[in-house]
Amino acid sequence: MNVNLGKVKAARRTLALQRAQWQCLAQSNNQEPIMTPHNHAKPGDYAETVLLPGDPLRAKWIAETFFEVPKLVNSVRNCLGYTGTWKGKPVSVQASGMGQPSLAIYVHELINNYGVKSLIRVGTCGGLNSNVKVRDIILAQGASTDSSIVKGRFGAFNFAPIADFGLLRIAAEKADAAGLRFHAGNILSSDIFYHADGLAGYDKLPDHGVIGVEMEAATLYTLAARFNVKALTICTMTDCLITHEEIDAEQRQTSLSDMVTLALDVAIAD
Ligand SMILES: O=P(O)(O)O[C@H]1O[C@H](CO)[C@@H](O)[C@H]1O
Ligand SMILES: O=c1cc[nH]c(=O)[nH]1
Repeated sequence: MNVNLGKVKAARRTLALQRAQWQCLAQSNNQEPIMTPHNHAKPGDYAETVLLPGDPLRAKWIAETFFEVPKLVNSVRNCLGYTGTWKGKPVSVQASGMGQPSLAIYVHELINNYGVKSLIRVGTCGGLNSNVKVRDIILAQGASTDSSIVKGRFGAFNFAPIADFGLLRIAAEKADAAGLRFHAGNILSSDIFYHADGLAGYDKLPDHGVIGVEMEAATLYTLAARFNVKALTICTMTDCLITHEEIDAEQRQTSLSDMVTLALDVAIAD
């Protein structure tokens, strides 16, 4: 395909200018600045550390169950975001939606529009290793991917999206101290939920130590690296692609307390 890069760059510049004008206009009309098309939170509404579940109802459940005095800060598209405190320290939760394109929007804006410095995904994942049991926690040390968001950025290179070592270390220590069953390792962030070939669709990855599959971590890690902030993905394994054991949708929303408590403790320890 013949792509005119000059035109693409000019279009991007125009879009950026339009956005800046739009925000100035809102401010000169004495309106609260509208921050982005996806997030109507005001500057300062988010804490420096944000938990990122894919599911908006999990965000609501986390805020209402764990936060002291939760405040709804975003409900655009029902992709809910809340800020509150955990053990007296400020923390936020923002749903990322499913998949890397959706997460990329929320993460880009949280970092660049709201000054967020640390992002901890709290997700569910499929199991690709028989040692990982349903309800076990996976700390995603690295995230392999088939996503063009990551692959398309590095030309001839294969970039390795990795977790922030400090967050990872704190999470491992706290999971250990709490006696949780957990595994630290490489996961797959796939753009495809329904692989036509089932387990075979993951090809050689399980044989190379990839222990779980979800749909967001690799882009989270790549954006965190690009913008020099911290990121970690913690997942609960909810369905094993080898044994086909699984927990149901209701449990996916609400029976993830161990993972959320761990993520919140990491958030305030950092
Ligand atoms: O439970 P969440 O955090 O949404 O994560 C997993 O669940 C969704 C697929 O069912 C994808 O978003 C995948 O990454
Ligand atoms: O992305 C996901 C999430 C949970 N289970 C899967 O098999 N894939």
